[in-house]
Amino acid sequence: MWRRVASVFTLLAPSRSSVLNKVPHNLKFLEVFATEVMTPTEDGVLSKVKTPFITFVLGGPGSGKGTQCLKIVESFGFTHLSAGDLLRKETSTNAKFCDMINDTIKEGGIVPSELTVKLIQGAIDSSENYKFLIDGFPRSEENRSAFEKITGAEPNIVLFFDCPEEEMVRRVLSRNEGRLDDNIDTMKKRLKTFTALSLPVINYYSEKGKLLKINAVGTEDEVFEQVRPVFAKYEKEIR
Ligand SMILES: Nc1ncnc2c1ncn2[C@@H]1O[C@H](COP(=O)(O)OP(=O)(O)OP(=O)(O)O)[C@@H](O)[C@H]1O
Ligand SMILES: O=c1ccn([C@@H]2O[C@H](COP(=O)(O)O)[C@@H](O)[C@H]2O)c(=O)[nH]1
Ligand SMILES: [Mg+2]
Repeated sequence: MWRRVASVFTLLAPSRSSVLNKVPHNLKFLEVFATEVMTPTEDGVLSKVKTPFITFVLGGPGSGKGTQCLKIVESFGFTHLSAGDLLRKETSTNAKFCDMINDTIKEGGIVPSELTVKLIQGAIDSSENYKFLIDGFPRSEENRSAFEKITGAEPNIVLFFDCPEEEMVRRVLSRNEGRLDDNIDTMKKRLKTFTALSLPVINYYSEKGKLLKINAVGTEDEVFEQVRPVFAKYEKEIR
């Protein structure tokens, strides 16, 4: 029997009420590509629970993460959660954090993990889908450990869009979406943040064997031809 998981994040957070709370705590839940676990129901019977499939989508500013995520959504039915978009949306709905988020974005910094994880967690919990692309997060080791600690979850796979700096600068400066951070001063800061804080996260997942490195140079379609087989290979298993 398939049952949709009510919340990925309740698995290792026993205070919240969910079917996931019933999963034994020592169970390695988000094994790479695993999307089902056996879990006891209230009457003690084991049944299959469909678990979320989480892909972290990483890469420098302007490497093409958002563009490729849209293509993955179209072809493979994932839900795209851009951490940056969630934060930008928060600036218009939450006056308390508006200035802090905008200032951090302008300075190419990183918003405190608790807020970003809360926004991602909320978006996953309110979705009916079970396949997620988390774009532009985690951006630091601190982000990564906060996500694991707060949610108890880990990504199944991590995509890394590898792009030379000159190309990222070119793309960001010709993007025409009115973003606060699409200017050369902020871009220089973002690149520094990426090298100092985000690359260690990419190395971490590489060492864990979860990283899939994509050459981000080429047309959007050429890049997607490298991405497609990743999801095509596991499509049946994550359905
Ligand atoms: N393969 C590509 N070749 C040329 N331009 C591209 C390519 N992919 C994306 N772009 C363009 O580059 C710009 C940045 O792309 P995108 O917004 O997808 O990057 P991103 O990694 O999400 O950036 P950010 O981290 O700033 O959100 C956009 O204007 C997009 O249209
Ligand atoms: O997890 C996150 C994601 C983003 N930010 C801040 O937002 C900007 C823009 O993010 P994009 O992913 O490029 O849309 C980023 O430079 C950070 O300042 C963040 O703090 N944490
Ligand atoms: Mg983006």
